[in-house]
Amino acid sequence: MTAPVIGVLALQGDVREHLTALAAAEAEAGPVRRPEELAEVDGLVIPGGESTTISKLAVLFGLMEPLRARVRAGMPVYGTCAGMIMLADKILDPRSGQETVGGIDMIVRRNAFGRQNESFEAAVEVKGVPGEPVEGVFIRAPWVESVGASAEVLAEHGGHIVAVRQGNALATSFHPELTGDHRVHRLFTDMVRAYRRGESL
Ligand SMILES: NC(=O)CC[C@H](N)C(=O)O
Repeated sequence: MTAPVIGVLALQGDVREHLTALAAAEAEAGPVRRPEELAEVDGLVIPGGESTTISKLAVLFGLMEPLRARVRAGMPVYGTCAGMIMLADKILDPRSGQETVGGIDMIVRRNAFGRQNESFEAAVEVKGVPGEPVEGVFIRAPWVESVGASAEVLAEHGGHIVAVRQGNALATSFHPELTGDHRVHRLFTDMVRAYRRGESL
């Protein structure tokens, strides 16, 4: 089977790092800025950056509704940090006008781990990622205050939820794309491969 085609939402944030990590995890990866590009991918990564900016640009570029529709239809999606916030059904402390795509029944708290200069790295055990713990890079990271019954907690750090999966939607507070360890991206590309197999049945 040919490699899955995975887009990276390229409105703002660390797009290039995700493209590199996805290529390393044997996906065909490209940026997504327009609804027509979104329509062509098997899965999508929403990168880290600034969730308020990504939200506003998604509305401006006419992507918010198409994003919601595809996530609702079951397209695999992976959000890191700001991307996690974009996948939350609810933000505890949104900026005015800040919207999310949603898809995961969870409430997130923005900047929960502190400011830029309080960024840190920590070993995080992630369910579904075999072997050593993942080196989690937390940069003005959100944490998950609570999840609903259909969301599965994949990782915690310091008593707070930092990785969640609900169906084909995956979210982490931290940034695996910055470490050179591609196991979380591999977990996601495997989700996309499974989705494609299901589609062709
Ligand atoms: N590294 C990040 O993605 C930071 C997220 C940022 N604090 C936000 O609210 O969007």
